Amino acid sequence: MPRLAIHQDFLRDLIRLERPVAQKVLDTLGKFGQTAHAGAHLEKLQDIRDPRFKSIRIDRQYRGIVLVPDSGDLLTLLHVDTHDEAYAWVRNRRVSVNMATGHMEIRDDAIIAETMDGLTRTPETTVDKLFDHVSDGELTRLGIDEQMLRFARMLTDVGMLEALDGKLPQTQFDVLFGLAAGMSPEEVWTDLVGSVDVPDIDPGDVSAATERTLHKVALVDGPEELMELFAKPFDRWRVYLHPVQREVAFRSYAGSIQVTGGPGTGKTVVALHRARHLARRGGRVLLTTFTATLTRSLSEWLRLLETDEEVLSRIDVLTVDQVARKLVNDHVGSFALLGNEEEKQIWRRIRRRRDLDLPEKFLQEEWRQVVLAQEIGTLDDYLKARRVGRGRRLGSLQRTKIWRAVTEFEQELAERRYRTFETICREATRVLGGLATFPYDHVIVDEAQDLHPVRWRVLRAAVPEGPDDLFITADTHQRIYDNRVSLAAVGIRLGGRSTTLRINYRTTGEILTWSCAMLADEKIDDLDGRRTDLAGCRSEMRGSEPEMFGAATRHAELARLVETVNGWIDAGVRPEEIGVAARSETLGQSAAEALALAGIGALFLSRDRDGTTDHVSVTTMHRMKGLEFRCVAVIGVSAGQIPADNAVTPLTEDATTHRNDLQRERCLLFVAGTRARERLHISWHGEPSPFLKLSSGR
Ligand SMILES: Nc1ncnc2c1ncn2[C@@H]1O[C@H](COP(=O)(O)OP(=O)(O)OP(=O)(O)O)[C@@H](O)[C@H]1O
Repeated sequence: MPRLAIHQDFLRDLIRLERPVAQKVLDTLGKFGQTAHAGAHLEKLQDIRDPRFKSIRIDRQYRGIVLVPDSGDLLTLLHVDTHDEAYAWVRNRRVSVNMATGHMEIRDDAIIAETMDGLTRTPETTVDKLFDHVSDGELTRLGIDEQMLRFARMLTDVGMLEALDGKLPQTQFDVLFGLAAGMSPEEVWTDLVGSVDVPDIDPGDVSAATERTLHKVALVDGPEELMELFAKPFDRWRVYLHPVQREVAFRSYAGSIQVTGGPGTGKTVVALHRARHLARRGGRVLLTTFTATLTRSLSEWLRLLETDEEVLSRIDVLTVDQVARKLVNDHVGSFALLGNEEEKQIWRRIRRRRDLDLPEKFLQEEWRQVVLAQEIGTLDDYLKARRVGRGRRLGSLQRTKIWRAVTEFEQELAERRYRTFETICREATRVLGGLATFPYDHVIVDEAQDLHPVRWRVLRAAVPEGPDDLFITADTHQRIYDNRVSLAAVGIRLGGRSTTLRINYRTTGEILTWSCAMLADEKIDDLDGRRTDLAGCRSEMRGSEPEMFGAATRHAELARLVETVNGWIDAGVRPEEIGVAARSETLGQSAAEALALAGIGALFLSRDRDGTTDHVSVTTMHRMKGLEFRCVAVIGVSAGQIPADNAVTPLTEDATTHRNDLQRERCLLFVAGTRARERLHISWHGEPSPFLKLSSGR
């Protein structure tokens, strides 16, 4: 009986098909998977370049394309489309084996030949070629074969390469794209190829190559597994992992490791696989992230990946605050949590009483970002403290006054048995220091870019320093709060252990390009203090350009939003696959009301409310972090709103903070845009945000 494998792209095709057609595909393949003579269902195709491709009939209109290697018993479903389209797809395609990775690759020979022909006929100019800086030997070592080498040598800009995305052998395309984006051959090797160990690659053995291509091809054991995969095409991350993702998730490390990568590159996916891997080995794992909403998604995803309750019982999925609160409750006793408003009032009173010439927001931030962040306990230490990123210079007299205010604030908290999230964490770290054993063997942190140093100290104290202690995934381009931390300063030593993921699996290339342009001129460091960029971050998917709409009034903008959302729903997108993001809660709530008035079920997601089925999710840009939707509308991208006037420190008051505030607002728009899988709608009323000039070329 032949074995069946499903190519990832086949699942992607399936998502696009109308439901009745998708159902027919499932029925056909169900029967196909059960039969001992699967070959009997396959039809030979005339006039195609590679006879190893066969077709399978879905109904009168639709056909599937199957790869049937000369040897071996593995059949791989590659593509599904209408008869003519499926035939057009397969006619000039050819399968081959990548000689560096041993993976199976597919290319469109005719388009490559045609493009090279065109380039040969273009008169030779003295323009530099795209890969002049890389030798033939290096390209070959990275798996570039003869045809692709000739092609690569003709290219003068990256656009010529991108124009053939989907038509070139995938890994070779990734390698060339990475090199064109400025990555070194070594970086390309580690970040895109992975440290493969394939001793003897037989270029003729497509069957063996297919079995190695686990990031693209999933082997299914039986009809049930096949149905399971088809039933949850968006959950294909459970099965398909890029070699680099696989390596990052399952390796052993001598100590803590940082995994960076742009949006949608699978950092969360890798964190989940890692959690399961370590728990299966018997370790006690804390899987933590920034907000409770995100921990709820992590728990759900984890249950898709692992069903063994015993393994699951070894993984705690909690926010750092939840861990800290429990520790303090259990070991110190109960306390009251100081609310935001109340905290402001205390600072306001202290400021007035002490006649301080500084805004209360400044005092609040000074306490959080300097005193708590650096664990400063005495005036002396505060006088000597470095105030990186705080901009405004303070003389000794001013520092002394601030210190008195801080001491008074902390005294008031202590007298009234009040705690803030930060002081709970500070206390929890002390508790952990006094325990006889560590609560966890491994800590995995997702969305680590926004954690405050006090939270990092809890994590550091929760796990013994040593092999596989902390596994940290972060994208500092998505930092949307003011917490800039250096891991070394909180006792986490990476010792150079850092990997970057480059392939985006969520967002179309068009949306990714638009969003990345938002941060093109920003200088951003990773958690280890090293400059990081989005070079080489690319998507395998293509779609339409983000839609931009400027309205005269807020009313007209919301009317257009209703129209857009209705259009998406009419096109078959389910309401829960749609997200709407606004900079302010007020605008978000108005949008939810406008949608509801138009008869569209919409929910405003707040701190305590997550999305539900049958509703469009409307929320703030901050709460969009970590979520994803097929279609996203980002509204109110107007001057004065993004950047939000009240969130940016005036340049005259403090130049550094001003710059940081602007960068954070850009990151916020970047985060909101990159939540979209297929469609992105950006709108504003009145003057557009100054940030839009760059990305839309306006
Ligand atoms: N190897 C893979 N194959 C298929 N889909 C994948 C793969 N890796 C990730 N994905 C999908 O890509 C999307 C983004 O993954 P994930 O949320 O892990 O990325 P991320 O890097 O954490 O994103 P962000 O930083 O933007 O929150 C998810 O829908 C996930 O299912």
